[in-house]
Amino acid sequence: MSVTVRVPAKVNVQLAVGAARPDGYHDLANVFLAVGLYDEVTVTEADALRVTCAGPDAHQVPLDRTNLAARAAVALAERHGRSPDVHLHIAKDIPVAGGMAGGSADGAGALLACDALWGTGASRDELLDICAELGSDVPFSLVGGAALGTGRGEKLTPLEVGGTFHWVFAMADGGLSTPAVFREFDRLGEGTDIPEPVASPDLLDALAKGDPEALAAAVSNDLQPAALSLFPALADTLAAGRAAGALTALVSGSGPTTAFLVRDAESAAKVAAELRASGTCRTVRTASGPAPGATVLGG
Ligand SMILES: C[C@](O)(CO)[C@H](O)COP(=O)(O)OP(=O)(O)OC[C@H]1O[C@@H](n2ccc(N)nc2=O)[C@H](O)[C@@H]1O
Ligand SMILES: Nc1ncnc2c1ncn2[C@@H]1O[C@H](COP(=O)(O)OP(=O)(O)OP(=O)(O)O)[C@@H](O)[C@H]1O
Repeated sequence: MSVTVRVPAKVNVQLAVGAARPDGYHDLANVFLAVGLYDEVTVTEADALRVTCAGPDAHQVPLDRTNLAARAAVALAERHGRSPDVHLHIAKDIPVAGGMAGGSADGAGALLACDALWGTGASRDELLDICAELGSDVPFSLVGGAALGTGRGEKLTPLEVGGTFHWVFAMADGGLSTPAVFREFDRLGEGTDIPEPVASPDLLDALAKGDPEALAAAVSNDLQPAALSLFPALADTLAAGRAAGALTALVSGSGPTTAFLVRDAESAAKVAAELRASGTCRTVRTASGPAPGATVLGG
């Protein structure tokens, strides 16, 4: 028997970052939008816990127990006093270390798939608790749609979205480590007063109305200067997307994937083609959101 779960990537339409907390994390006002780029996690009973991965970035994915999918299976098994022995296969389409929560998607996907395979019957709240233990982005991967994440990003409030937003994503050559980007944020902010992170009312309004121009005017990412400082070539990609007609261009989360909001699907195709031709990135993808969260496809 096997169960497959499909899980979306995310883009942060607002990422407001507060000062470093004593535990090393940062309080956030993190407005997540799930987009239609997906990983699929298939879980099958096996004699030992095993992870395999396929896809263009598969060689960058750890196959040991540090993989977030394996950690999710172990966490659920421990809580329910059972063996975590399963084969987890990840069909990976979300870029690795790209700031699109690919590892988090696999953690949420494995959790939901194991719950279904084992008949654990865990409540939504229990699944969300385990997700929060696995990582700050993991609860949102389970829930999908659009949500405001507070605390370190794990406390979610669902948000209303009044339409479909079209995006182009440019994947960079190389990755950025999330902790390294937060450290650079701290370094750049040394000696300055960092305000409490708050969600922008204009941004929430633009999401609720489904208005891409208003959303473009309101997006922001406090990690962008840090990502650009560690990966200066991203400025060329952002400029190429703007020149191609994107409504706005920003670094996705901790980067180095860059995200371009466009008016419609036709504009997405044009901006994608120009970004590909610009030679400023490794690959280009189009996707729209909101997309549904982790979903069981079948057994
Ligand atoms: C940049 C974002 O992707 C935006 O959605 C997230 O904030 C990162 O979420 P994530 O990858 O799930 O991160 P976690 O696995 O929880 O944390 C990895 C590391 O990122 C830093 N981190 C993460 C979240 C947060 N609110 N403050 C932080 O400082 C910490 O150094 C932490 O050790
Ligand atoms: N299932 C997984 N898929 C990809 N990377 C994983 C996975 N499990 C653990 N990792 C590790 O996590 C690191 C970050 O990968 P990931 O693709 O999640 O980054 P990200 O998309 O930038 O994350 P985020 O947007 O949540 O900060 C990888 O370099 C890898 O070592």
